[in-house]
Amino acid sequence: MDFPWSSAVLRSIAGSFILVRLTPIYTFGASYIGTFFVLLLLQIFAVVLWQAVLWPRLFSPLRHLPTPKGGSFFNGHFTTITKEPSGHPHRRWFAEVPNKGLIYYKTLLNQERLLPTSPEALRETLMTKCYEFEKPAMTRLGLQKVLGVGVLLAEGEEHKRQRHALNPAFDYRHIIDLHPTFWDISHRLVDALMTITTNRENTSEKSLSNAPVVEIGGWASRATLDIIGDAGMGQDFNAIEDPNTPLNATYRKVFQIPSSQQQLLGLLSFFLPTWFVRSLPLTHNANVAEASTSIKKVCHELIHRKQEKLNLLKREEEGQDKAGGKTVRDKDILSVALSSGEFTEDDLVNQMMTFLAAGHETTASSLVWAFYLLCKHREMQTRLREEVRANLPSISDASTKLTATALDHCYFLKAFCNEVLRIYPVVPITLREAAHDTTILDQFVPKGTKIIFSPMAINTSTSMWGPDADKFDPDRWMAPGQSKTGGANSAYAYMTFLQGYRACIGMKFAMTEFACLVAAVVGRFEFEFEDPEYPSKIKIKGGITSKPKDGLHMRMRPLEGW
Ligand code: HEM
Repeated sequence: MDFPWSSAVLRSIAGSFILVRLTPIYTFGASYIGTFFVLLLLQIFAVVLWQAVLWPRLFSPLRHLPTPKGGSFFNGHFTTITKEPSGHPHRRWFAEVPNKGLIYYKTLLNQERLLPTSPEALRETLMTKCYEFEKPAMTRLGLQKVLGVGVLLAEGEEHKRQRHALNPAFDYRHIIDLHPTFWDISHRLVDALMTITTNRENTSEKSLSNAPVVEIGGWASRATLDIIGDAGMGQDFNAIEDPNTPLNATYRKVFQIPSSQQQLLGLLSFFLPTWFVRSLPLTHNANVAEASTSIKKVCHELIHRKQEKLNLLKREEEGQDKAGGKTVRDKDILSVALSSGEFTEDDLVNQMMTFLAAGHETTASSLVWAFYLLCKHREMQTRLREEVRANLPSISDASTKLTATALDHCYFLKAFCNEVLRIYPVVPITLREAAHDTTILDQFVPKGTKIIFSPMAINTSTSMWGPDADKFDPDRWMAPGQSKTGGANSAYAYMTFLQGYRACIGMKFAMTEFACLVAAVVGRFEFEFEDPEYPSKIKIKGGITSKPKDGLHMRMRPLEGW
């Protein structure tokens, strides 16, 4: 709710001063403070009445748009949204609410939301008018302490500048160079899993039902942190080998399941200025502040070390130019960004914070869903394993490097990864706000209207994917001519990484590391749910990324022969 706090406070101060001086009998006991609070409360009441009742029911130009059934008088569909996992109600509404590209719904105190559903509405909001729909100030302020004010939170011309300077680091030609790094870390993950799944006699269990149980989510998170450390910043964070490295512990703390305090702060942000909510002396705010300081410190150190190394290389190159030799430059993202000369040190710290946070939990949560689906569809483990073993260097042979060509030959692996990311997009919804009065599909949209993009709903929309949209079926990517589209009828049907000018810059990076980690684990192990009934009991965690609430516990057994 956009309450004009500063003007309301000023009005109350001025009002109480004038009333107490001129007409004390009409004031609250002739007290400045009492009158101030009465005036403030009256204004709050007037704004709530206008925003929660009069505007949405009688005046909003959006009120005639198709809307889901149900909803309460004051809080619209708020209860449905908070009761179900993120993105799930939107998925249902896509199917149930007949619409021409826009669905309208209301949330706490009838705040309005617009949900684009058709490729045309998505193209307009994500491409043609991309910069007219910004990340809300509330989101930006809430995230910037942990994510930094990098490309993810920048807007308008500043976003264009940053994106342009960073693009080369994420170009596929550059990602090709990173394949060996992704594979090295996949090796390390497999080695670590081998030590906990092999017994003291150094032999593995003969049967899977007696094999050790592993919570794979923690391992996935450590592996992706090491990948972003190495491929992103040229730094080994050593998280696979040591779960208690400061950075790993910091991210565990801030990305843990939202605590009740965190949920309360989220709720308060609807009514109170975000800066105020974030300054309240609460444990969660203290944790975030502490995390922010320690992540910044790590990033500054990394940049200094990298800068020194680059200066040294430069001097070597100058010497070798004369001698006719060649130096080898680091291939990580930080080196590319530093060499571009486009960023100050503080800018770079912000970008590094963004990559660490945006590129770490997202891929880790996606991996959890991959293993979840492989436990559910055990036959796919065999099919993947055969392909991986036939095409990729053996995981027991640490000296052979993985090439992009070898990975490209794993057609089923690619299809499987695309399909996991389609069915379980780990960012199930994301939010924008109209920066000024505008239109979507000729519908007038007032300034401040919140737009919800729901990858979860779009990725399984029957109008874009056909009647079996909900089915997990990697083969849809194997049919002739469908390897890039999965058979969907629009480029906007696959929203896991969003689309348009604000689509995920790390998409190719993520898909390659994801494929490497899945290939290495499925190539070496067979696995199943610890609890065979798990799919019917699963609870999904809320927060920015979605994954199983209590982690994914699976029995794992190493398989010989690769
Ligand atoms: C499976 C893994 C990943 C998924 C599902 C994912 C998803 C997304 C989504 C949905 C967005 C758009 C968010 C929004 O604007 O509301 C995004 C943006 C972004 N992602 Fe990813 N991401 C993944 C991995 C990565 C990796 C590995 C990196 C970096 C190495 C990364 C860096 C970024 C950045 C910098 C942005 C902001 C782009 C911009 O606004 O221009 N992501 N990601």
